[in-house]
Amino acid sequence: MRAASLVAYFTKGSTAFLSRKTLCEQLKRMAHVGTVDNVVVQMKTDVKAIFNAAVDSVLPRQMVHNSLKLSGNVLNVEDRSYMLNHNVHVVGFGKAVGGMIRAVEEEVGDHIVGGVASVPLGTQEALRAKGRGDLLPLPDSKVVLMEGAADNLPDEAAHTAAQRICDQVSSLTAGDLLIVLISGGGSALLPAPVPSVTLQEKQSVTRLLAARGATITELNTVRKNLSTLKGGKLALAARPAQVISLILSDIVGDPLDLIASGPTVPDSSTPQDAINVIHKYDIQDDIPLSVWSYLTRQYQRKSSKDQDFSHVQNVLVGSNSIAVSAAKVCAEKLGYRTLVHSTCLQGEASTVGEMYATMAALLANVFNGRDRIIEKSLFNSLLQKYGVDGSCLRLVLQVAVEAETQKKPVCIISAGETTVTLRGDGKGGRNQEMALATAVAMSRDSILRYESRTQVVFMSAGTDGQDGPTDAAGALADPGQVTRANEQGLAATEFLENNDSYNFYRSADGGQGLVTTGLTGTNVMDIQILTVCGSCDSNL
Ligand SMILES: Nc1ncnc2c1ncn2[C@@H]1O[C@H](COP(=O)(O)OP(=O)(O)OP(=O)(O)O)[C@@H](O)[C@H]1O
Ligand SMILES: O=C(O)[C@H](O)CO
Repeated sequence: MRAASLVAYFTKGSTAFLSRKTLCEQLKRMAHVGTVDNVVVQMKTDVKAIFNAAVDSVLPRQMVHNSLKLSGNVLNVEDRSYMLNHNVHVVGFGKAVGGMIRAVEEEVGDHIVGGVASVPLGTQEALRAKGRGDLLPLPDSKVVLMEGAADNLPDEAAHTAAQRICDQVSSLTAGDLLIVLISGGGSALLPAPVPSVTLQEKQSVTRLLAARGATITELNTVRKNLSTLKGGKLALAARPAQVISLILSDIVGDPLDLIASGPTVPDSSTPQDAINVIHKYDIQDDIPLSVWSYLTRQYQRKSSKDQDFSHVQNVLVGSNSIAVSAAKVCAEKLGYRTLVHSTCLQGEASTVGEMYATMAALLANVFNGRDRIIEKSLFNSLLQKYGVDGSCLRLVLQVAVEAETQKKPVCIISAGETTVTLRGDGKGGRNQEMALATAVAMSRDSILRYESRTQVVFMSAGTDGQDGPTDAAGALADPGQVTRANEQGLAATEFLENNDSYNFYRSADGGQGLVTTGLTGTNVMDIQILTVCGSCDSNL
């Protein structure tokens, strides 16, 4: 039987996996009729299914429904209550806002008098094409959806949307209730630079910082200090209305003041903090003069901030921990012995990729008979070179040993957001870069390279469905990928050095390594899934 028909056999019907016996047994069956390639094909199908389960669990509509409780004309949100009287205004900005508006409409639609929201360019078309119109406002919605910020960069369209949002918010009166819907991507979708700085000038600072590998915390510290709406200023503009802000987190640790640059949350950062970030990345000579003089002027003024946010309720409606739990449930149903390694993965994407290759080797070594000298060296490398926590590594080893005994494959899941320091001028994103770095490192590892009885598949992808300025969500890696690409005349390391992971994956294996989901209508950072199959395929 050929690989393609095997995949069809095992994935027939979306609920097929629920009734399956353990994956191990199935892989053994496959081994009788197929080849190692078939096992890898099945593992790739599985990691995609695990990723999809994670994304499905964090679709925004349900999470907003969970946080709003309507009782007659009273809206209860956590410990606060609001009287509704055709006085609800809605604004939003972020990749998940379409579905958030839909849920608010379903809950309090009769009371909504107007609203405006800013979502990424192409959102409506992408979601309708997928049959996910339920993640968009109702057809007769009173909330105007505006699209902008192509490739996650603030542009004139997003600027216009931000102005409309500002106008809506500034016109509210004491009896009004403003519901603010916030999700990742919101910073680019709500550009409101201070008057002395142009949109292009502000954008150039963000671009320079992102290219040098600045973290989202650092980026948003600078953005907040150059904005008239970020850093709590939107909520202050809404006074005397009351404000409920529903926030879907896409930042490690769920810091409400940084998600979409915290437009409804008190800001503790100062212009000096922004200046420190600019110094740290040594871009003070490259940024526009207007930015530098604004920040230094503000710094010298030392004006104290208006910190009365008593009219505001900020509510976290969801985060990547929900997605990771759903991924774990799915992986277990598919027969994998599963461990969640982290929900706060950070660091340079290519270094994290090397870490995953080392972890794959550690797992493969267990499946191959546990050479203790190799194990110690891999363990120490993960601990010292990549800073992986020792107790976490012991858990990884324990899971591998149990999986080997139970004849199950292993699945290690993590989530978070890495950074990329751009060295070249290629096209890619942090997930594709991480996958390529994992593939390159795995191709150099003797355990993974020469031990064909252990199969490894790694995937990293963004839950928003867009990885950097590309149409892919992420990519899949396996130990043979680099050699196969080489035979096609593609030198993986050159693509990696040029930050050109997208073009590598587009060409290698006929583009099959690319994970393309289209915009998903949600955003809770990135997910990594490492699967290793050992003794299951010992019959091969
Ligand atoms: N050629 C490239 N290779 C690898 N990474 C790149 C490349 N070009 C841009 N990036 C990275 O892509 C990231 C931006 O990606 P993206 O637009 O998906 O942002 P995001 O962080 O997911 O957005 P948000 O959090 O606002 O929703 C930046 O960190 C940038 O360094
Ligand atoms: O919009 C942003 O600032 C990022 O997605 C982090 O929330």
